[in-house]
Amino acid sequence: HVPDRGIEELTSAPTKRMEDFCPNFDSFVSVPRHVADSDTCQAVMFMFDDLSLTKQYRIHRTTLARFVLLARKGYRDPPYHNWSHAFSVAHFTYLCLKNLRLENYLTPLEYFSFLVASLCHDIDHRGTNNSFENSSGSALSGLYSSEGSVLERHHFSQTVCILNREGCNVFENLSEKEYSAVLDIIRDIILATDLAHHLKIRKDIEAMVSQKKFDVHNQQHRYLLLCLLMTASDLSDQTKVWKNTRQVAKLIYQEFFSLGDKEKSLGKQPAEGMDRDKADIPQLQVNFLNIIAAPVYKAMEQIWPNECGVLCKQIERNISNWKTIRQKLENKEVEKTDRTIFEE
Ligand SMILES: Cc1nc2ccc(C(=O)NCC(C)C)cc2n2c(-c3cc(OC(C)(C)C)ccc3Cl)nnc12
Ligand SMILES: [Mg+2]
Ligand SMILES: [Zn+2]
Repeated sequence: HVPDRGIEELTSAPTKRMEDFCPNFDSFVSVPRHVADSDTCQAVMFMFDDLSLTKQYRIHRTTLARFVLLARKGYRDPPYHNWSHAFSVAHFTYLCLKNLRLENYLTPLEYFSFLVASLCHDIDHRGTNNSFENSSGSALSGLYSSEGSVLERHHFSQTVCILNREGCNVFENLSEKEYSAVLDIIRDIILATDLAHHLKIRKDIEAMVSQKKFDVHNQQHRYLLLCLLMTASDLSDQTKVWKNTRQVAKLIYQEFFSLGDKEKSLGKQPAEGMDRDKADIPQLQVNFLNIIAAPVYKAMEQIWPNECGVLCKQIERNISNWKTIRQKLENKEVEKTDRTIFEE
């Protein structure tokens, strides 16, 4: 049951201007985590309107409001994989759609599906990961372990459930054929958020962007581009000002270490990055940003050098900030405490 008060507020509230949500709302320098939590659902509706999706697909206001409220309701409250993450990911997707002229690279249905998939890509996340779901023999692994990407298949299945709810289907005015195409695109995009999948295809992505031969008529190229952009959205906190990046890392390690504690209580040895007694956070972050995150935005920069340079520069600044903290810890200049790493 969607809270009626929510729909009333969302559909009757005077639409706020862009700047009311946060400064430079439609620019890559903006920080979506600065948007007030009570404004996020309205901000999502603003994004659909601003991209002309509401008009183009004749989405009723109440349908869009119900869909956004149900998506929000679908998220639990672990430290990181919660609604704030979903909103910031959807916001970066909006920035790409708007600033990278993606209507010239994607089909209209891919363009529309990308924003919907971004909003729903982690629905009902439990603050675990696929290896924990599989090793603990969870209900989700029972359902999906034979295909892999257990959590991501669940996020997709939850998304379909929302779309099937009465009065919540933002795709209701599409033909049968278009609707089935949209579900396939959303499934591919959400499955692309499995780190294991990204590691499998990133060579193909780098090959495509380095030979400057992106061919908009090539379905595989558009698929690889959607995977790259979805990963970029999922990691976009790392392209923002240092305070945001550092605060997000704090949330991620709260979630990782709780999972590690859970694995220990089950008599299992967690991975080093999940073990609060072993993890060297600055080192882990330098590695993750260098090996996984920075290459994603460098690939984007090859296609959009003018627009994405700012993303690569900010990631480099954040990497160097982690190196400075690592150096201080090595020199024993400071104590290895959360204060040192996350506060000062
Ligand atoms: C700041 C930041 N540090 C991270 C440090 C480690 C890891 C991790 O999973 N390490 C275990 C591996 C290496 C065996 C993830 C991190 N991470 C993510 C993230 C990305 C994901 O997948 C895509 C989006 C496809 C890359 C999926 C889940 C998450 Cl939480 N987002 N931000 C971060
Ligand atoms: Mg995920
Ligand atoms: Zn995510």
